[in-house]
Amino acid sequence: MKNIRTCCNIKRTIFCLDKRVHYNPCPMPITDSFKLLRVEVCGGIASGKTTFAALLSDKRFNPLLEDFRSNPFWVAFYSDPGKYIFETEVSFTLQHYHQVKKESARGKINICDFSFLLDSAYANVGLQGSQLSTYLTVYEEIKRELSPPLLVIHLNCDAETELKRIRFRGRDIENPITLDFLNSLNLAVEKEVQKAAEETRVISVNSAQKNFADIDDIKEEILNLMTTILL
Ligand SMILES: Nc1ncnc2c1ncn2[C@@H]1O[C@H](COP(=O)(O)OP(=O)(O)OP(=O)(O)O)[C@@H](O)[C@H]1O
Repeated sequence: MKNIRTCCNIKRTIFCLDKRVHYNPCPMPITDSFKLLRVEVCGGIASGKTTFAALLSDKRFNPLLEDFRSNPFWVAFYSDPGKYIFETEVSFTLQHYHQVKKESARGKINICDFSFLLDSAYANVGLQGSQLSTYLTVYEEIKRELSPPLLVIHLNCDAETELKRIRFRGRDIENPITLDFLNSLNLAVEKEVQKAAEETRVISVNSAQKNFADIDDIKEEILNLMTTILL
């Protein structure tokens, strides 16, 4: 109850946390996990994941930021998503899996600016038939090996705002991204987050109204929230 109130305070004062604030007890006690501890920041393209994860750097939290440019298929994917989606989705998912295993700091909670839920959402939007089932076999194997995240932070941002941010940041590769694609991906993310909420704690944050990069005291508020929930 105390934690729920903490979320609500944050909602009023700083964050505009969505009305849909989920707070589920974690089925796995944190101290039981010998595995690498992680929080996944999840949301559509340009919803603010990297900025958010990077804010949370202190002696307890270690931002784990993806290097999407090193994915060998990222550029080809946006030139013709239908043609290159299978290798793109399998490789992004494996890249994230590898990064969690290789770069997580022990003794800290790792804050990932990527999420297996988002990977699965991309796959569900773009793959079908045997390619989708092959992808899901890999995905399930990864989920079996890695413990669920301690917490999922879902950044909710509408597609129009995402598209404006994508145009503003001006990565040429992302020029073909359409409003339709962003809407489909957001819907798929929403579904994944709802499923995940059955086994993992989820906080939903409206990231359309606030630009995390502009808020000086947001870091303190978030760190307090995370401390209350996780430590
Ligand atoms: N599974 C994936 N399939 C295809 N593209 C992906 C995948 N994961 C990441 N990307 C691409 O990599 C780039 C970075 O994506 P990501 O959503 O992680 O961060 P971002 O776009 O910088 O947004 P944010 O502002 O939320 O940090 C985007 O072009 C995105 O579409």
